[in-house]
Amino acid sequence: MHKTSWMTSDILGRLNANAGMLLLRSLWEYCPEHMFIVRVEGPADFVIEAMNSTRQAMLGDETACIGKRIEQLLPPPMCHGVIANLHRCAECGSPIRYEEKGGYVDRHGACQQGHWQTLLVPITNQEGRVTHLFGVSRDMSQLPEQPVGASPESKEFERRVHERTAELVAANEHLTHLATHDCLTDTYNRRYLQELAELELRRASRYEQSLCLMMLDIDYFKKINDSEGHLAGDEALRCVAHTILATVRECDLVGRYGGDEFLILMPETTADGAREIAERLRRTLTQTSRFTVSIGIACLAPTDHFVVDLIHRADTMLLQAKRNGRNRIECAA
Ligand SMILES: Nc1nc2c(ncn2[C@@H]2O[C@H](COP(=O)(O)OP(=O)(O)OP(=O)(O)O)[C@@H](O)[C@H]2O)c(=O)[nH]1
Repeated sequence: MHKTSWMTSDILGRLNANAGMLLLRSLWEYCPEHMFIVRVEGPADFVIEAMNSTRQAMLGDETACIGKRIEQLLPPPMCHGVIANLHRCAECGSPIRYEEKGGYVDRHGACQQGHWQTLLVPITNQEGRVTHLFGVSRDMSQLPEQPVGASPESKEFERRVHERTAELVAANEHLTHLATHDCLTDTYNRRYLQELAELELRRASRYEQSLCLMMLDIDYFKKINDSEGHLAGDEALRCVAHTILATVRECDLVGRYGGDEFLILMPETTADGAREIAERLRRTLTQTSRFTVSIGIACLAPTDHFVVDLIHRADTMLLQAKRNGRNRIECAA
């Protein structure tokens, strides 16, 4: 059997007239918010036509309110602000929200200060003219008071939250660094460098910019390990990495590809520019350390779709540099 569901956005459309009236009546009578209907008499002329019991409890019963103009019910300047908003809603013909604060006279004739948040909804006749406005006001002064000054306990709690957040941010940054860098040389690790390089390749291809990749290998590195031990080998790797980072531009990407091989990706760099940087690097290492390096360079070609295409050519050039005697540079372009 088909069951009627209330879980629909068109609930009013599914109710018959009687059920609809009952729903509206329940809302009107039991809703704790202040509800009212005003009749639009003119651009700045609004007459109270109905008020729910919550509103009457504040301003006075029906006989004291119904049929009165806004300025007869609320003192200035409060009435001016309310009338301006009623006018705005009638003019634009769509719901508006506003907040109002000010003094009013309660049902016992005493002056009170109020603070409301109001939603106004226009009601139109068959010709589409706004004849009435329906309002729902929330009494903000009835909401629990916000603490003016935080208690010592909440201040301490807040301080600890800040402290803990800072610790977590620092731990997160440290983990990210570990996941993206080579722990020995502090250059990018192979996986992350390749990720970044793919983005650079796509950018360079799209904007038809030049891009070069350098692959560098320490000459006779195995001998250092074998004759002086692996710690000396590690030190050699750190020394070369440090020299690379000090020589290339900040926007160049430097990473350890494996063993004693490094990759340097140089955005917006032509073959001549890459050769110049490679030569500077080779010379600096020869002058400042006991290590020499061989370097292979590949430049972005229109047929390159992935970084491995560039890596492959740079690797071939590096092999050629080794074969041609080491401590030298070979470029594919
Ligand atoms: N100390 C150290 N050695 C490493 C590390 N990773 C790889 N190696 C060593 O690096 C050496 C790689 O040497 P190769 O590049 O094959 O040979 P090479 O002696 O540099 O010779 P050429 O490249 O032909 O000049 C091997 O001995 C590896 O064990 C590392 O993290 N630390």
